[in-house]
Amino acid sequence: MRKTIIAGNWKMNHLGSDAKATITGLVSRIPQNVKSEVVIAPVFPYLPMAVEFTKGTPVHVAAQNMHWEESGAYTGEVSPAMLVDIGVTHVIIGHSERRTYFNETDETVNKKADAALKHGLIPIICCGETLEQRERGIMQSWIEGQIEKALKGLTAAAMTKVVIAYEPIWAIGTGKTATSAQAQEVCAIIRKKILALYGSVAADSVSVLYGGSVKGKNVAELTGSPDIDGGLVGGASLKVDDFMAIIENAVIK
Ligand SMILES: O=C[C@H](O)COP(=O)(O)O
Repeated sequence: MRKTIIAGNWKMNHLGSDAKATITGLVSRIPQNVKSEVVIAPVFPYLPMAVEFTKGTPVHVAAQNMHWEESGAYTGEVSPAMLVDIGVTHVIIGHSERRTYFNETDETVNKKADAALKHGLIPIICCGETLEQRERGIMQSWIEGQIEKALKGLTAAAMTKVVIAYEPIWAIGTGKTATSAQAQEVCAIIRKKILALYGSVAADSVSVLYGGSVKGKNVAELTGSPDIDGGLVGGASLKVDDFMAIIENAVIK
């Protein structure tokens, strides 16, 4: 059975005082029996604080990136073991901003996904096409290729822990949301690809999220679609009211 997941990717936002206020505000409002899995992804320096303030609450903490190696001479990087050590449970992998600005490739995404799973971290693996790719009619082959390369070599058992986030690049931070029909079409393509690669147990357990200008007012329509199991939320996860509206309006299937 698939979980509904609402994950807030804070990106490079919030200084410590704002981070603290947002986390404490969120945990004070979120009901203990909230039906969706709620995840927040602050920047690295505030992860320990997020773990501390969410302890005993339904809110999980994600990192926005990590390296695949255990330790070593990788200046500026953070390993999966380090994230586990401080109590982080999820990690966003291969966000389009990392692919665009930091040379993240399908191969590094695959290494990170594998390392995350081996350390018991839930990887939220991102994929998505540009507007140009969509207009050229290569969206489907592009997405299928990203999925196949990101998941290469993973076991079917590990696959049941994986979360995929479909984020059309043209809808990120632009206020331009994919229609629920467009988002549903691609999330179904992703699930079919997982079915073909890993079988029905994996396809039925992988949560596929949509990301790109998700708000309280459009989340119900998006998550009401059969293959959309939640949202990866950027801008609207920075304010407690906005994020709560998304959590409250998400459809639990
Ligand atoms: O990771 C989140 C996405 O990039 C979506 O960002 P956005 O909700 O600000 O469009």
